[in-house]
Amino acid sequence: MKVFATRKVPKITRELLEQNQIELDEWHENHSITKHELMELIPGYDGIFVMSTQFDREIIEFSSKNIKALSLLSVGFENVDVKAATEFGIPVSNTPDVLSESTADIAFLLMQNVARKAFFNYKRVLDGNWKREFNDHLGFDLSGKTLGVFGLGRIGFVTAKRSKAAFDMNIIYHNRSRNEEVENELNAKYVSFDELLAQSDVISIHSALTPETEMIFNKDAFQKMKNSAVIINTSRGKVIDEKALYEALKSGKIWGAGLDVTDPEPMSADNPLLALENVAVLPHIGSATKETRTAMGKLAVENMILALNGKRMKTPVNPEVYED
Ligand SMILES: NC(=O)C1=CN([C@@H]2O[C@H](COP(=O)(O)OP(=O)(O)OC[C@H]3O[C@@H](n4cnc5c(N)ncnc54)[C@H](OP(=O)(O)O)[C@@H]3O)[C@@H](O)[C@H]2O)C=CC1
Ligand SMILES: O=CC(=O)O
Repeated sequence: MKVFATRKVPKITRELLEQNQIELDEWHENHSITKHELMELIPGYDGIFVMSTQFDREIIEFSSKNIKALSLLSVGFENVDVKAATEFGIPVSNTPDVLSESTADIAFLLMQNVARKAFFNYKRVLDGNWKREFNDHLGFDLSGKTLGVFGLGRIGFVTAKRSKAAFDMNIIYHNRSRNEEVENELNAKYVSFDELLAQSDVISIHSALTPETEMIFNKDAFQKMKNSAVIINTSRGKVIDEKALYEALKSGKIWGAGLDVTDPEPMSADNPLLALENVAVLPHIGSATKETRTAMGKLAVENMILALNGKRMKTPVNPEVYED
């Protein structure tokens, strides 16, 4: 058996493949693999570790001749046409749960960072611009404020839990459906999207990117938010209309933004958002800890080995592929 990874995999993945006598090739080039390059390589492999690479219907159909599994090293799977994979009988898996704590940490870090303008103030130190000012560049306290979670699932829950424990924040959330267990545990209140916009001091976005959520945070949404509000995004860049976000921040319609994800990625260094005082941007590092990347690599390889042996994956995103 031979598998291919569209980027370098964690050490544990390599080790477990070796123990199972499965050969691995990794994409080593400096540029992300193109569709053409991928299609040239696919015929030589039995399975693929997918790391943010796009797998559209055409690639999936082409892969179906020999590929027995697409094992993603991410929880988000909007880059894969899962419907087509199911249609062509390819099991697809992701890495849920193991990255929830690390990703929530980044949401929490950005929240504090923006509230206290930490990046901006650090830059003042680097620039030799450290002045003793009493009334300038002031942040705000998170304690007792209202956190609005858009997409209270695995990561949203951990973010809300941290915010409640650390800052006694009042939790409101908006999902497509209510989750009463979570409501009881966090004393959280389910609200409509418009109520979430109007009532939140901080909005933390944790939904998946879907046709419904794409650009849902647009000019209209920013108009409905408090002027003092902060928006944090650790889900996917495309959930926010970045031009509208810039306008909303620049005009004072909203107060600040913390982004771990942007559209496109990487964000260009001359993006005007980076020049704003109340914006903190990170290069998509939600799950980037040694422990979490190892756990993701382990789960991904377990899924791959199961699929190559004709068994059900641990965390399939298209379990219907196993139905007769
Ligand atoms: N920055 C990073 O490095 C990382 C980013 N991510 C991103 O985080 C996302 C969330 O991961 P995870 O928490 O595990 O996923 P979950 O599926 O557990 O949570 C997503 C939540 O979003 C809600 N949701 C989905 N669609 C909508 C909608 N249209 N309106 C409102 N709520 C919606 C779902 O609830 P319901 O079905 O009831 O609507 C669900 O509760 C991933 O999809 C990925 O994009 C993940 C890991 C790392
Ligand atoms: O963005 C990361 C993921 O796991 O999804």
